[in-house]
Amino acid sequence: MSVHVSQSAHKIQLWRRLGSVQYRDSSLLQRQHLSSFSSKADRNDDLVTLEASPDTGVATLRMHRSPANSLSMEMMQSISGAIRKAESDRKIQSLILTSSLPSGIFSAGLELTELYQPDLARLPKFWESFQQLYLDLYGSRLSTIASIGGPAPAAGCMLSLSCDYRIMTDNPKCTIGLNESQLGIVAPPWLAQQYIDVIGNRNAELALLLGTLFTPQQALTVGLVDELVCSGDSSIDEMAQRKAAEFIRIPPKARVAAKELTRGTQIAKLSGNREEDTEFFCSFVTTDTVQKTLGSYLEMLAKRKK
Ligand SMILES: CCCCCCCC/C=C\CC(=O)SCCNC(=O)CCNC(=O)[C@H](O)C(C)(C)COP(=O)(O)OP(=O)(O)OC[C@H]1O[C@@H](n2cnc3c(N)ncnc32)[C@H](O)[C@@H]1OP(=O)(O)O
Repeated sequence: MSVHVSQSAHKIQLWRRLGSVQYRDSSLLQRQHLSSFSSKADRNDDLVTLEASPDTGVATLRMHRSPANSLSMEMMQSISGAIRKAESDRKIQSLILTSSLPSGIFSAGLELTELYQPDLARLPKFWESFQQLYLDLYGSRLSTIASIGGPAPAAGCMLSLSCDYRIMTDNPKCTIGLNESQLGIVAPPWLAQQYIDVIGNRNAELALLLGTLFTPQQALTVGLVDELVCSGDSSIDEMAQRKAAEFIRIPPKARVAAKELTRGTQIAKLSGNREEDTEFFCSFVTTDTVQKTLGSYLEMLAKRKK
C-alpha cells in the first residue's frame, strides 16, 4: 500500500467519513459560550520582529501576536514577509524562528476564529497564506532553526517541522504535535508528509490518529525535536545561535542543494496543486460536521481556562 495518499483519494475518504453537508450560517453554531474567541482584526505591522545581524549572518524572527501567536491570515503573511526580507539580504545565511511572548507559547497553531464560522470570502486567502508560509519556510535558502520555548500544537508544529533544526525547552507543560484529529479536522497531506518524514511512518500514523501532543522528552525520543534545553542550562537562544553558526560553516550552495534533495519533491507537489488544495480545504472546513466539532473544541478550551 502506498503511503502517499493522493489529494483526490484523501478528499474522497474524508467526504465519506464526515459527510458533505455544506456550512450555512447555521443557528446550530452558536457563539455565546465563546466570548474569549472573538475574531481579531490584525494590523500587519506589529506581529513579528526581524532582527538581522550581518556580522554573524544570523537573523532572528520573533513572533509576538498576543496572546498565543495563533496564525491569523495577517500573522502568516507577516512571517512570510519577514522570511523573504531576511532572504533578500545576501549576508544572512541563517534564521532563528522564535516567540517573544511573555507566556513563552511558540504558536497555538491556526487562529481558530479563522476556521470557525469563517468569513467565506477570506477563507481561501487565509488558506493560501498558510500554504505560502509552508513554502517560504520549508523551502527557504536560509538554514532555519526553531527555538521552541513553549507549546507548539498543530500549525505551530508545522512551523517547527518546516525548520531545519528544532530546539525545545524541557518543560512537560510545553507540548508539540499535530493534534488536528482532536479538533475533528485533519492535517493536509503536505503537512502530514512532513510529520512522516521527520518522525517516521508508524510514529506519524499513531500520532495523527490520536492527535498526540508530545512532551519534550517524548518529542526528543521520536525525533520531533533535535535537542532539549533544561532550565539552568545555557539559554535556548544561545543554543540556537550556536547551531546557526554551525550551519553557516557549511558552504551555502551545498547546504541549499542538500535541502533541495529532501524537500524539493514535496514543495513542487504542493506548488502544482495549490488551487485544488484550497478548494478542498474550504469545502471541508465549512461542513456542518466540522463546524460543530470546532465549536465544541472552542467551548472546551474556554471552559478549561475558567
Ligand atoms: C486539507 C485538509 C483541510 C483541513 C483543515 C485543517 C487544517 C489543519 C492545520 C492546522 C490546524 C490548526 O492549527 S488548528 C489550531 C489548533 N490549536 C490548538 O488546538 C491549540 C489550542 N490552544 C491550546 O491548547 C492552549 O491555548 C495552548 C496550549 C496553546 C496555551 O495554553 P495556555 O494555558 O498557556 O493558554 P490559554 O489556553 O489560556 O490561551 C491563551 C489565549 O490564547 C487563545 N488561543 C489559544 N489557542 C488559540 C488558537 N489556536 N486560536 C485562537 N486563540 C487561541 C486562548 O483563547 C486565550 O485567549 P484569551 O486570553 O483571550 O482568553
